[in-house]
Amino acid sequence: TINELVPKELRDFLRKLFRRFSLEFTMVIAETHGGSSNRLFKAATTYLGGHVLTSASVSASPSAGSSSTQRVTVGKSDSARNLTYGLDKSSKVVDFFHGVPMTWQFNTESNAKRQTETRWYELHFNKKHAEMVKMKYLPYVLDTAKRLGDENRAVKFYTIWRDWWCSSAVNIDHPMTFDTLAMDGDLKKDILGDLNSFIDGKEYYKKIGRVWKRGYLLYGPPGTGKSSLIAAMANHLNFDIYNLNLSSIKSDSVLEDLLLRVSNRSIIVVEDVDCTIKLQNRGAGDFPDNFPRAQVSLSGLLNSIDGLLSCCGNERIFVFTTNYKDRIDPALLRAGRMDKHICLDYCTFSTFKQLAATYVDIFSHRLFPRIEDLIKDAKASPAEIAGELMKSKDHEACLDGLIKFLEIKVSQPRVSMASIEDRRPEGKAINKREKDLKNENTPSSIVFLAVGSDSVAEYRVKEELAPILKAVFIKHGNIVTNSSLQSMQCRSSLLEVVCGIIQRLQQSVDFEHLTEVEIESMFTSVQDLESLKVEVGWLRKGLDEVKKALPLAKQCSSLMEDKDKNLQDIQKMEKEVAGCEDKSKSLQIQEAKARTEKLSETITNIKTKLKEIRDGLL
Ligand SMILES: Nc1ncnc2c1ncn2[C@@H]1O[C@H](COP(=O)(O)OP(=O)(O)OP(=O)(O)O)[C@@H](O)[C@H]1O
Repeated sequence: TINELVPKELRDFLRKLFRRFSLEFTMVIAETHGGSSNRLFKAATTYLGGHVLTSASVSASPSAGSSSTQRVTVGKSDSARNLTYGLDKSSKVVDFFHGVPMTWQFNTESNAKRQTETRWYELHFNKKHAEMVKMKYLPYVLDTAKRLGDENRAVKFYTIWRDWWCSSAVNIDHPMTFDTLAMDGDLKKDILGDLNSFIDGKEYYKKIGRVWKRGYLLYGPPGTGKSSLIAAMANHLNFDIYNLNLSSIKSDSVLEDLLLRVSNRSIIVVEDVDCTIKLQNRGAGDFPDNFPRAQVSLSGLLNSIDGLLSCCGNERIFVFTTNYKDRIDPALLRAGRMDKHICLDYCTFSTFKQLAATYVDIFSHRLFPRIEDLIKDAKASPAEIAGELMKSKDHEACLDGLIKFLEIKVSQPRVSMASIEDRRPEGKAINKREKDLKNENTPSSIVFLAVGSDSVAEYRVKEELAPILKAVFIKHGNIVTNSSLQSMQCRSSLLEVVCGIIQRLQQSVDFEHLTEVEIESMFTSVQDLESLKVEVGWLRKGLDEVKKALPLAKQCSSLMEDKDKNLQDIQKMEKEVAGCEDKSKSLQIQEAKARTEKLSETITNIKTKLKEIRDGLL
């Protein structure tokens, strides 16, 4: 070979000479640079793996292309969504940037003694392009690598544990995307457009001097897709989700600490913001006393969204969800905090068609016109419709079942409490609409509770308990709104327990047949309800009073016996004195009558007291 023919000294001389006159320039990009890890090395790995070595991405970028790859490595790490590729040792790839060839070579050198491996890339190109490589190509490599890395990052879900983000965040594999999310087409386009312009808005936010963040408020009845939309957003943007459960945060400073530790490119979610906590500086009287009280203040929360603290992160999205928009403090809703308010509503025919296409692959059907007719008035959530569509694999049976379901929903008589505030501040007078409601006959076993003009919850209780439930809602609001049980069925059962206790108390007019044992078992039920976060503080208070009143109730029934006995005695004595003058007997009769009158008075007082206690319950 040439090596055998040409001496080494001559070979080295020729190599040096060749280099001096060569037009090739080489940049060495080592794994470490200046004593710390080299971002460009990492970017080159991602760029080459994701951009150059996959033909799909090569064709996606007309200005860049590749050829002559020799060996590539391939694998999948836990933190990545897809396979990742890399150049194998000593392999080369030529990347064409605006038609200019850039040759990358990956090198490694092992040090057996130290058991280390040094890794570096060599980037070869023509000297005349050095300026272009510096100014354009390397920034392009960095940007592309960032985009690819972001796209391929597995989305993680963080929750709070002991004032800290749980270190073992789970990868979210939520299948919900904007393709599978059923919603009005224009709204979907609008949301996607908003998200995309947010993501592309780095320069814009810098230019206008605002922190690169956005706030969304998602509101609407249960099951209309608020959580699903968050999952679709996270999947679309490849952002991690941080679930900020305000009720588990002990103070404003813990909140600050948590937010400082949220990574960039994340969605910070506060679900059910209206009912997780009572923010301390809200107007008193909006909530009952037993409502969970947070240590986080409203100002603490507002500061974390748009105070100085908010500058400590970029590309962040805050999402607040609620079933009751009108319960949220207006300070939270203003633009800059919640930039976009998105209403997720009951299923329309258009939403139904999307669900039918996704769930049962049907795009049109002879039963569609009937469904279109019913769905307008049914007020069914997408979750309910989806539930019906999943009941059978037979399309026809699914649609038939859905029609029956919608017919029932439409035909159910509704008790609309449109004008009733869910929680009435103490002492607020009952308005006319509520009075009408109280007088309405409710033959049905269903009670609907609504806030504003939207029906937001639907509970089913036994027919005989429906009027009691109505009265409970009117006086105490929706007492299960914070319950740890989520389904309407379970919540309805809790409401039945509450109504059952009240019914029993109401049946016993003067509590005369109530025993202490029975009252104790009612207390146990109330305790269970409280542990499930049902707001029954008022019922506990009522039971306390009933318990205290039990001796009075007993006294009342023995006084009534005394009174009856007196009356009988009086009758007897009056018969005995009839027709003869017996002064002492007449005196006895007068005394007995006076005693009876006194007894009547005491009994009336006790009964009034007992009635007050009973009426105080509802
Ligand atoms: N718009 C929708 N498109 C597709 N599926 C939906 C939609 N809305 C709800 N669903 C289905 O119903 C289920 C429950 O919906 P989701 O939890 O998103 O509702 P939500 O509005 O967050 O309810 P809540 O207010 O009770 O938290 C979802 O897992 C999804 O399968």
